[in-house]
Amino acid sequence: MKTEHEGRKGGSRNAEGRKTCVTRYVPEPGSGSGPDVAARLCFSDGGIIGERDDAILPLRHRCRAPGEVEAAHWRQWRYLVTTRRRLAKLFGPVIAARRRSRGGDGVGISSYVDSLLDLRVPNNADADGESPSNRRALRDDEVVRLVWEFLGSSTEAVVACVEWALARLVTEPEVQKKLHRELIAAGDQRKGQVSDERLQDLPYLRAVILESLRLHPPLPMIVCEVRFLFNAEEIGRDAKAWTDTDPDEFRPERFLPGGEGEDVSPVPEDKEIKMMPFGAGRRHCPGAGLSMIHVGCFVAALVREFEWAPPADDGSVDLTAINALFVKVMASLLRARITARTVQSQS
Ligand code: HEM
Repeated sequence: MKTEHEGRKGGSRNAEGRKTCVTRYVPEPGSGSGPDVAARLCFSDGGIIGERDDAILPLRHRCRAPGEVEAAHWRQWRYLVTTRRRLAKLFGPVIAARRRSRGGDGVGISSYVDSLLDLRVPNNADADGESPSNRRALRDDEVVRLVWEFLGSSTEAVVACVEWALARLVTEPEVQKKLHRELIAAGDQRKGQVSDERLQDLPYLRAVILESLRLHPPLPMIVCEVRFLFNAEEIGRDAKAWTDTDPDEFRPERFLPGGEGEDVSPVPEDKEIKMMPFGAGRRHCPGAGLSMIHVGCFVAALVREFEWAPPADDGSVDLTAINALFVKVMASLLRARITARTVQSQS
């Protein structure tokens, strides 16, 4: 078995000054045994802190104060393993019920779970995957993991995007006012709400979301081929591509007519790639359209109903980012002073 080091850049040290990292086991080709992905938490000088054979993911961890690092890793670890067990209990029966109830009539909506149940994968990496006899259905635990990944990464990304957008609106009151004015103008006169259909026609709301995705793509690293990593965050902030104003500035106007991002869409089209928060090409995120609507609904409702201001104590909003389980999130939860808007300001 050989090992791969993860998180070397973290440079975390424990109380004795020993560097720690998470190591991922990669089974030797043809060894035929051992876990698919297991992990060991160790010091970089080789001393082992502990190991698990049922790991799910190599941990991208948050480095804390020296000495707390191992405890933090193991808390995250326990959380991951416990979560996986709980999700297996939750999703397992639903997936099993779907497996049983699937008739051969082909009637009804085919769900994501159906496509996973229909999927056939090679029996093992060395087998000739083209031959049907070398292919197998996914096991229940594999289906559970994929459903979790699907639900987890997609909801986490949407939540992260909403939080970043709100954080930027807290720090940019003029942008918030402009957005509020647009929402009020578009609202239903009686109920004061903006319908889902109208939400898609609000250029400033779209610009605010795109600007937030440009500066804070929830999935900043996109793996296209095993050897290629695209840094969506750096692409979005590239001073050669964004020349109108400082690319680090939050300025939704760049996506309005006449702005340098006028033609930029959430998923790059044929033209120059100036940002790619949802990836690009064949494997781009299939949830991009849905996410733009989702994030738009949340941000619109929250800005329409509340005024967002910096916290009363020190008035600062910490825009530092960290890697969470699937996505990059705000390191500290957003702190803001929220005031319900009065009836006058709604009309
Ligand atoms: C703001 C929200 C979201 C962001 C920023 C985001 C971003 C991404 C990115 C960067 C990728 C990798 C694309 C690539 O490799 O080129 C991806 C893949 C994927 N996303 Fe999203 N996503 C979001 C929401 C969603 C939602 C809501 C769903 C499902 C309802 C979803 C389902 C998927 C799936 C299934 C893939 C894998 C596609 C493949 O491998 O072919 N995502 N997403």
